[in-house]
Amino acid sequence: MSVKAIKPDSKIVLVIGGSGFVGRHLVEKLCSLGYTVRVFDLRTTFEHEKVTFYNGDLCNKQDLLKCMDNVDTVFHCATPSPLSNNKKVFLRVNVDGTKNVLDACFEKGVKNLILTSSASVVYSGSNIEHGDETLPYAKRPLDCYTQTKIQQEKLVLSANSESLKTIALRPHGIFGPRDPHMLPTTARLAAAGKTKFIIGKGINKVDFTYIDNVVYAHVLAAQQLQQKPEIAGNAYNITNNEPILFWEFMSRLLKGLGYAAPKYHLPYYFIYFLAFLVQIFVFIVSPFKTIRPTLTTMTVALAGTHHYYSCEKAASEFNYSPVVKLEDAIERTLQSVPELHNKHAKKVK
Ligand SMILES: NC(=O)C1=CN([C@@H]2O[C@H](COP(=O)(O)OP(=O)(O)OC[C@H]3O[C@@H](n4cnc5c(N)ncnc54)[C@H](OP(=O)(O)O)[C@@H]3O)[C@@H](O)[C@H]2O)C=CC1
Ligand SMILES: CC(C)CCC[C@@H](C)[C@H]1CC[C@H]2C3=C(CC[C@]12C)[C@@]1(C)CCC(=O)C[C@@H]1CC3
Repeated sequence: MSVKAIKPDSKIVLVIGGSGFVGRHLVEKLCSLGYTVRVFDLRTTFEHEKVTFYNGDLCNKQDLLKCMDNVDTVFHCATPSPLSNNKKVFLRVNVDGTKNVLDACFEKGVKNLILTSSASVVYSGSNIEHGDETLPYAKRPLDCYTQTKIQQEKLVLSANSESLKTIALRPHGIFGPRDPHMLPTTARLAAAGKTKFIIGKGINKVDFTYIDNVVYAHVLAAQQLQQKPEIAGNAYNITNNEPILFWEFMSRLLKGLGYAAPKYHLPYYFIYFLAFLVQIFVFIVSPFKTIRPTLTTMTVALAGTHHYYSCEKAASEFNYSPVVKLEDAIERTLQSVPELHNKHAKKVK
């Protein structure tokens, strides 16, 4: 990872959700900086000689308490899959589970808590251009993931106090090696021949953020929280600071994976309405069958509206600026997923 100089530290830190995409990258970075790292997660997905793993459910406070002795800083980046569409689980983990995390932090005298929130907490499907942190939370979030991320962020920021300093980082559209959402979903849709269409005019700009930049922001925020305690209680957008046309980004990924770029336009509101009907159908059959459609009003809105954000606040208050440019980030990501490349690819222009 190419990073700016960050001072090593030997404090004990805990990464909740440390076996997941963001969490594991963060764990690896923290280890390389000399931190003593603990991971709390449902499962252990990798081994690392410098990490102590604790398996448990954050909905169970007793599980959490077992790994928090002498912990200075907690990074909370656990979540059910954002694309999983299971309201009960989102409420249980993101809301009730986060209350447990806060209680456990207070009980064990943890000093700092960094929440991985999401820029989507202010997004309700309308265009956001250069949105900053003064935007209000979405009044009508489009899905239960976003709804519970809002509740979670409110809980964490309002718990900020003398004894526990809290901060929320709001990355957007994270991608990179081992990403379980964006690349695999795109490759799956492409392999099924479902990526021929552009939703809307294809002129909407979006932020996509490379994982190393997200990790860098977490480490910086944790360190600055100690030197500049006045940043506590705040939320910060974290992006690559290079908004790009959504369909340009997707086309680059698709072409890099050996698929054709989408080229036929479909009217935005027609697809949005279709997604709405799909959601009603999914709701009606939900007592009998669980369906997780990729076509939801949220994914259609994400693909067809502007949603890019300003990182000015993170830049001025804790010196955040991306360490990997988008061009490099896309290249590195594509190289990291040979298994997702189209095996039947002809040379695609
Ligand atoms: N990916 C993205 O584009 C974005 C993500 N975010 C935020 O970043 C954070 C990390 O997301 P990401 O790394 O992508 O997600 P992942 O799904 O890759 O990782 C989340 C981890 O949390 C674990 N987990 C889930 N439920 C529990 C639980 N009850 N107790 C303990 N651990 C649990 C998961 O385990 P298991 O896999 O077994 O369920 C998984 O290992 C989240 O807060 C997310 O909201 C924000 C913006 C964009
Ligand atoms: C339309 C297809 C060619 C490609 C589909 C890509 C989508 C799977 C992704 C595009 C934007 C992504 C995104 C998220 C998940 C994956 C996408 C929908 C999040 C919802 C993940 C969690 C967040 O906090 C916000 C993200 C916004 C962008």
